[in-house]
Amino acid sequence: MSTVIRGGTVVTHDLSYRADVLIEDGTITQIGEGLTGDTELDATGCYVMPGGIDPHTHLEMPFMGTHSTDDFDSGTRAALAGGTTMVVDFALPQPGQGLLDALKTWDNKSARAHCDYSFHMAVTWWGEQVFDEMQEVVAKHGINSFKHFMAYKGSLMVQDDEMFASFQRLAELGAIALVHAENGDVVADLSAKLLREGTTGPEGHAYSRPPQVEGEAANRAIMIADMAGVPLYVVHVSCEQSHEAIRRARQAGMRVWGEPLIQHLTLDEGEYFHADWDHAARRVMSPPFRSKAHQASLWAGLQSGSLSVVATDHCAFTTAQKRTGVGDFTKIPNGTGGLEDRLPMLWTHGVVPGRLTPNEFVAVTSTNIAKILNCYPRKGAIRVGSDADILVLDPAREKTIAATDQQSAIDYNVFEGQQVSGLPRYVLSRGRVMVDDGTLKPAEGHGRFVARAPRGEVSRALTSWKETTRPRPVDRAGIPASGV
Ligand SMILES: NC(=O)NCCC(=O)O
Ligand SMILES: [Zn+2]
Ligand SMILES: [Zn+2]
Repeated sequence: MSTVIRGGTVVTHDLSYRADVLIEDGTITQIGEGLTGDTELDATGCYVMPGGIDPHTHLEMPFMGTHSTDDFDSGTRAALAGGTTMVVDFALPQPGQGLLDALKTWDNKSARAHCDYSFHMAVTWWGEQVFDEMQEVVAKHGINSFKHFMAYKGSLMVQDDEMFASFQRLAELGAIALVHAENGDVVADLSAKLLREGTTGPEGHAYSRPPQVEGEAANRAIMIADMAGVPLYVVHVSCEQSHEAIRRARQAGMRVWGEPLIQHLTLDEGEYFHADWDHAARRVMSPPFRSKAHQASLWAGLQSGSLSVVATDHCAFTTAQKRTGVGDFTKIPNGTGGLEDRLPMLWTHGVVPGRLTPNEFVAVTSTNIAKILNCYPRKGAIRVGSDADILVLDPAREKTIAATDQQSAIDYNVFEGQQVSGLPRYVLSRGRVMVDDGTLKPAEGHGRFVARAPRGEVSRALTSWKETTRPRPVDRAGIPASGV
């Protein structure tokens, strides 16, 4: 049973060219002119791209006394409806819980996935058990990326000594470190002060997390990672201060990547001052939305290559869940949705006005993260031998974003009313047509776990570099190294 995508323009991170794509048994087997297959999909006028990879989702995440509402069913339906064919979620051990134990929970949840997925492991506490289990998580479970929260004091936050120990362990194992970079101590203090002084509404969330808390933490994580000799990926970069730290580190040769979110690129801090409490609370996430000047910095980072990936941090709570925080903004569950909207929003605000080329669009939505997470070219590529995870993007197809039409299970959409173009005509997941002429054809349980080996190219290079430049004792004739 073969499928051919005919008449489109193949767009990869480095090339655009007219070609048909032949798919057999879930894999791309030929790319060229005049191909035929059992099923033919007409891509005339469309771009044939690697499906999106969203490396930052929290599906059914236990957080702030509740669970995020989108699970692996609704979350991956939303992904596919918007052209994303792989998500990477976070396995999150409770304090004191083993990593392997937490992984079982995520394995169970993900059985419902409609598209392929992988996991990052979160390091939420530190001890011998975590140190020991990291080895098995990497070697047996195909997870090569570990997340550290520098915020959420009293729940997920880890201290610098724990982070340094974890980063050193990751360097040994050939894995990479991820950080949520915000100074959790300062956030906790500022929050308490704001509440004491009478700021209880959602605007307090933004005031309690100024760009400085993010810039300071990003810089600290970068320096700790450099000393530990581990590559670092900074999630949800929202402001110039953390972007500047990443830019500076990259210019100094450090192995650091930055990930802005589609929300921070397109929505600003004005949302928190909306007269309607629900409107503002629905947009509470960490870090908060920023000013237009910060947005300009993020776009420039994508254009210049100092920022590498656009994600969503999809962590969706209903209005009823958000209302837990009426009278105290620190109790509003942190998180917003975006899985279905990431690609159309980035196309509309990135490619259409000329901020990004179509090739750059592919790079930041798919190929770069596949390389960083060491699953390229199986994912993130239109190449012979790659999984047939393909988005046929129709630049002429348009819609107005509305919660009433979305796959997400929540009752609103932070992009409500936005007019977007660049919608999927077809989306294929390992060759199976999941969006057919714009209509989602869900297949619960179709998704498979994508194992990712350690010691990717950047990890190997950094290990060699750290060995080349490591401190060495000076050999002084006649003077013993240890005391007499
Ligand atoms: N970002 C956010 O507000 N919620 C999800 C958890 C996290 O990534 O910090
Ligand atoms: Zn975070
Ligand atoms: Zn997150």
